Amino acid sequence: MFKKIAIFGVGLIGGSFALALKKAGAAEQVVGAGRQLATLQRARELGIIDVIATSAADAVAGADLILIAAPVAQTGAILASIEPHLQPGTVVTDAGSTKSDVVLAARTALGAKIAQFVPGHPIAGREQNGPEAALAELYAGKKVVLAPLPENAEQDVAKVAAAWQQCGALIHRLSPQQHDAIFAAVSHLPHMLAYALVDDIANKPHAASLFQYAASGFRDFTRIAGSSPEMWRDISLANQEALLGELDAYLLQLTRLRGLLAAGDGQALEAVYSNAQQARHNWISAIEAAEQQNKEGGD
Ligand SMILES: O=C(O)C(=O)C[C@]1(C(=O)O)C=C[C@@H](O)C=C1
Repeated sequence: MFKKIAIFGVGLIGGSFALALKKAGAAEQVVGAGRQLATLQRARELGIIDVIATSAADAVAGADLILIAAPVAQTGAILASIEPHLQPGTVVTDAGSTKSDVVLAARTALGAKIAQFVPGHPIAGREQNGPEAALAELYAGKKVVLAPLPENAEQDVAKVAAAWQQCGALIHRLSPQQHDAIFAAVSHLPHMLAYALVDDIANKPHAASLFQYAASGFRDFTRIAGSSPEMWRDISLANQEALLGELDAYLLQLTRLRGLLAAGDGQALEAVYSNAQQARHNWISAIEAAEQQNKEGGD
């Protein structure tokens, strides 16, 4: 049971964390902090937070857990505002989609208090954002990756893990480098591709008629292009190196496919499609098996 949880950024991610902990009866008081008063007021109206912090000092005072759930480029500034008020016993974590840059920013901002920061990343989201999009169930059955630092005390890592477990999440551990390489491939590149495709279509002179006939295939492929541009700008730049690597590999693949198409090589095209279909099928089966196992474990 957490007495006071402070959340910096009460949008989809921070708001869902608050709602889940409240629903589980795991948080006595949730205090919200952030850039926009209107967002904080909305979050309070929606019952996401109990109190709006008037300053960083106010948010941090007596908190046993602090979550930073703002676009990753803001992490350093938020941690720097927290640092002077941070007392021993308070654990700080984050929900950023990149980890190497966050760890670097945290080391600069927190200095000797770095041991109190346990980096984290819930692998869940929706294309909507803001407090209205927050859901108590967002993290149920989803993974949360923790990327603990050598300085972290195991009990502090356990505290962060326990909070996410109260939200129904499953805890995994990766190093920041492993994390960023993996999510460049399976999250950051797909977002860039979805934005690129929709932007490309939108810029065509006959965009209106294209959108008129776009159906479920287009909708599925581009769902994530509805996500927050500010958040994805920050993620793209924060994971620039790994994302460039994945983008280059993908461009090679597209060039290869282009060659096959231009040559009319149906057999080779089909081989690529079949390989992808099989891999996707195996992936979905593995997810479903894991979900079933979690369900049985929870029954
Ligand atoms: O489902 C979505 O809309 C998401 O954006 C979720 C998603 C993802 O790429 O899977 C996006 C960013 C988060 O860091 C984790 C998960």
